[in-house]
Amino acid sequence: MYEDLKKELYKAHMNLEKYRLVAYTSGNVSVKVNNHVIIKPSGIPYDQLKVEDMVVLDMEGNTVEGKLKPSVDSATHLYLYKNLPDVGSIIHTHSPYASAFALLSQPIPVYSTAHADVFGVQVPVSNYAPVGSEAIGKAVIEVVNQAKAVLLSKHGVIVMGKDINETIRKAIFLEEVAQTAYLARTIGNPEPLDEKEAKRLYEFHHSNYGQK
Ligand SMILES: O=C(CO)[C@@H](O)[C@H](O)COP(=O)(O)O
Repeated sequence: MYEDLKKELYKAHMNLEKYRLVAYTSGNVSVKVNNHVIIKPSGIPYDQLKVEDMVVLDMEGNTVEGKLKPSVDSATHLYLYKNLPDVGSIIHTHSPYASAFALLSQPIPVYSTAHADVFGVQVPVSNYAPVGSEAIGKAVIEVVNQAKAVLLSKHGVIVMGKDINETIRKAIFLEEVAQTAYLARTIGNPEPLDEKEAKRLYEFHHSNYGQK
């Protein structure tokens, strides 16, 4: 099933490694298609992962295709897809700079134009929730905003987008934005961008940036 999408999902996992957003087995990417979710198998190191290892689930979490156990975060991904119908792909990582903010339960304010371009508003933090059930998904829904990126208290990050490309891009830029916020705070006390300017930048970026 879904051979092309499985290849795309596999490449997304390779990109997480390439951009140093994950280590060894941490993190996962999923994509929603029809009434199915395709997700990484649990605990397989990235250098051993294969296209055919991707697991197809139904919306209740039953395996429809795949020999391996799906990600421990499957219930989180499924809960988010059920509650956010516009979301078509989800990434979870422990990318270091963004996770540093998550460990402190500190949101990332809109300090930079890059943050405003991609996210428009601050990246919020959800309450602590344990892995392995819908609890993380529920905590994310309580705080999710236009950024569709949430820091998971004491854990890592969840990034959501309409498809795999958008979601990978957001995961990479979230880490860059977190790194610059961290660095700015080590040498001073950055002020957030004016809210109206952040909104203007977000709208410009989403209607004009790139080959649009
Ligand atoms: O954060 C967690 C578990 O605490 C997960 O993201 C693991 O880091 C990866 O789990 P699998 O996707 O391999 O099951």
